[in-house]
Amino acid sequence: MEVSGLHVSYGSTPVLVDVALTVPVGGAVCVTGENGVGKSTLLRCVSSLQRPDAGTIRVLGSAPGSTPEFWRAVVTTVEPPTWYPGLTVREHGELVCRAHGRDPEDAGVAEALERFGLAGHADAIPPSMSSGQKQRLTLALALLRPSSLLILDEPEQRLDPDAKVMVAGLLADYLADGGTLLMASHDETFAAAAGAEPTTMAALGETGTATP
Ligand SMILES: Nc1ncnc2c1ncn2[C@@H]1O[C@H](COP(=O)(O)OP(=O)(O)OP(=O)(O)O)[C@@H](O)[C@H]1O
Repeated sequence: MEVSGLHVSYGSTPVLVDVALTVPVGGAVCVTGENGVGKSTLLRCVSSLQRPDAGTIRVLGSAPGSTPEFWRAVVTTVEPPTWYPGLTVREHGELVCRAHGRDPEDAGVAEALERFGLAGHADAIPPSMSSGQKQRLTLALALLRPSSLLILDEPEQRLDPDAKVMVAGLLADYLADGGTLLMASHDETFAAAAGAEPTTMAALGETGTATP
């Protein structure tokens, strides 16, 4: 992932000013910085969910979001997930596997729900679960499907301490298997356990004058 000269303003307020970032294949970077400094804005831009005012972004060799291959390779949890009406937690896992050409049993949907502490909620619908359980499901689904790049916005958010340790371990496994990771986080211990190199927004470029 290569980002250079990235500029984003909201109205007359600059948030990202000449931001640059490189994440090599197999690398892992955790962007840190205070609330409102522009971490999510950066992640939205590299996920193609937001168009910057200026700058160049290349992800896996092309502009983000421009090809079906991008969406096959990239998982992003920058935007809150949309749940399919009437589908249970288990069915969400099965759907994600089938959409990516994997047999749900072979892909280990049941094991993933067990690992994420969701086995007892397999027949529930996601909107009925707690915010931490929904976050667990979001991450379980992100890791169930094949990908080569994860873009995660504060994956540790709303997780209890044990779940943080478990997710950090899974991210470390993802990297050991050759995956690439870009995330934003306020939890340096979590980022280190996942194996991500911390970098502040300030180190990537000027950040704007936006206040939290
Ligand atoms: N759609 C928008 N319209 C106007 N201002 C916005 C919009 N999205 C973000 N901002 C502002 O841009 C700044 C950066 O927001 P962003 O969400 O990127 O920060 P962040 O570093 O991810 O913050 P946090 O740590 O709280 O998640 C904030 O001041 C925010 O209020």
